[in-house]
Amino acid sequence: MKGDTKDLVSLRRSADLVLALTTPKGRGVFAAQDIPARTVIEISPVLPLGVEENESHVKHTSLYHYTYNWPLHSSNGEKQITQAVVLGLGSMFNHSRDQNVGWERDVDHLLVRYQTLRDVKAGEELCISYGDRLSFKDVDAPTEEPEGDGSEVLSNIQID
Ligand SMILES: C[S@@+](CC[C@H](N)C(=O)[O-])C[C@H]1O[C@@H](n2cnc3c(N)ncnc32)[C@H](O)[C@@H]1O
Repeated sequence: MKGDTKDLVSLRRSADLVLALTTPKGRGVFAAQDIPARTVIEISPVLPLGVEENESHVKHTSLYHYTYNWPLHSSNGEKQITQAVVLGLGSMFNHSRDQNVGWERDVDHLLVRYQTLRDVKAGEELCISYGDRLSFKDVDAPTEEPEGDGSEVLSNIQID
């Protein structure tokens, strides 16, 4: 390829990934083969949004569920936090508190790199952590146990 190589970024996508279309979390990325720890499985380009564009528009759409916090330098050099839409497979990783994939922003190249944190077995879902403040009910979260001996719950069951 012609051109100055400093303008080229090597991309990576593991061939050992499949997209499952119907899981309790919606679509999700799964391992088709065993994948060793510390494998870069995906590099996704991102589209950073303007702060105003995000606040007034994207925040009110379903696209907002596919964005990551992203640092932005405004024209006066001030650092702001906005959102970036992650293009490619990066947008398909679901959340788990027991994540097996880590990710890092490459702000200079407008990319996110995803890497396995441990050995992953074929058939396992590949998940990242979205942090503690989720905007949806985590299907992995343990259901809350009723307090007491449960008799107050049983007394609410209606029998015809
Ligand atoms: C970045 S998208 C991931 C791909 C998404 N599953 C899809 O089908 O397009 C984030 C959305 O996936 C779903 N999701 C991700 N992790 C989840 C989890 N642990 N429990 C329930 N839903 C989850 C939520 O609807 C969330 O807003």
